[in-house]
Amino acid sequence: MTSDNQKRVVIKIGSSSLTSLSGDISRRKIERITDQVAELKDEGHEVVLVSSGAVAAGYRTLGFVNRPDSLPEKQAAAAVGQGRLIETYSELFSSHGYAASQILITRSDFSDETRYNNVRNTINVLLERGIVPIVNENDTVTTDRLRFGDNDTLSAKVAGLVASDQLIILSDIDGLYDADPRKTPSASLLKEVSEITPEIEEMAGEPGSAVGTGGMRSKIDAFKISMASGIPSFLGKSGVKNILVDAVNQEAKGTYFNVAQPEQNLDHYRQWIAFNSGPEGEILIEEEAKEAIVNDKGSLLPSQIYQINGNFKKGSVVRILDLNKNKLGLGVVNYSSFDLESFQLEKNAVSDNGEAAMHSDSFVCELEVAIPIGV
Ligand SMILES: Nc1ncnc2c1ncn2[C@@H]1O[C@H](COP(=O)(O)OP(=O)(O)O)[C@@H](O)[C@H]1O
Ligand SMILES: N[C@@H](CCC(=O)OP(=O)(O)O)C(=O)O
Repeated sequence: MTSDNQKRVVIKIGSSSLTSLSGDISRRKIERITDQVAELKDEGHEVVLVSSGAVAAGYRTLGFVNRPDSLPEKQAAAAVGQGRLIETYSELFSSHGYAASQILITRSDFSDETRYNNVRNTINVLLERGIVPIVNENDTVTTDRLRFGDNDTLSAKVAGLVASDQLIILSDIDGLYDADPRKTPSASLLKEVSEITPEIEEMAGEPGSAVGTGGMRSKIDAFKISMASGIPSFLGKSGVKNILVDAVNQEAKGTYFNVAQPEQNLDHYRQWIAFNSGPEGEILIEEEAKEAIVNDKGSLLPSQIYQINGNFKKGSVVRILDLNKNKLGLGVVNYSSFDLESFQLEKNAVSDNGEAAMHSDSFVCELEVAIPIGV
């Protein structure tokens, strides 16, 4: 898309915004969302929903009184609940003449660049055809180690993937407060944030409801990703009349996360490196090399490497660290860890003889993405 008046919007709905107080899926709450999404679509906007709620919609059927804690129990609950959730969305969207579709994603789908691009192509076709993509993590097949874990960061990654014009996260609270309002009732709402500073990060606490998972912390992580990707974002309270339509028009009550320096936005490739690739190794660099690599964006040479950790192939994404293990950034290597280790052996042998290092002109990698950005 899009014209000035018509936006591509990714909207994330948390479990607490889809379930009743007793924990059951609430058709009325979902209807409020589908009514507004239909209104946005009628106005020509493109909408991708990232919807939680699979575990919340399923656990009671399995006989649990509260949301289960163990991964297999949550996965079993999601297996029941995800179908129920999509069935409800489909019925409600079809009453407005729109079709819903289901996209279930795992972290490994996003760490593989080809599959990542495939998801984008699929969503683009669905949007072109007027269908509402409804994304959730594929809970039933994930393992603890390989999960997004929360749909907040997933929604920000999806927003970057589809080059969204706006990310809207709806929760059970009307924005970001300067302290956790449950602990500090006098906390005040921040209406605008243009940079996620360490002070902002400290404001965030744990989830507020029995069904939410990420809390404000994962929302802040999500906004770090969306802002670095150049996507203006909004956090507001679901259930408030017209919240989605008003948020798209910048008129809703909540917190607006603005993009301060659009020229520094990460392009698609660097977004993938920064937030999705999952680095496969580490390279510690010599102190003298830091300035040239970080500030002057120079290429890393074998002689500037102090240590290599992990097994990686040519073309892998690796973390570049200084000698104190501070993260400097991420790079895509031109050599495997095996090759680099053999360069290291040659370098040490050669320097014992006082001769010049071999492979002195072989470029190992450049710093593609500087830290700190979400890695
Ligand atoms: N600084 C803060 N500002 C606003 N809410 C906060 C803050 N710190 C913690 N929270 C809590 O985060 C909750 C929202 O996260 P969560 O329960 O995971 O919701 P969801 O299910 O919508 O993802 C709020 O209800 C609030 O209690
Ligand atoms: N994928 C899980 C949701 C995980 C999640 O982030 O939940 P929430 O904090 O309510 O947005 C589910 O559908 O139950």
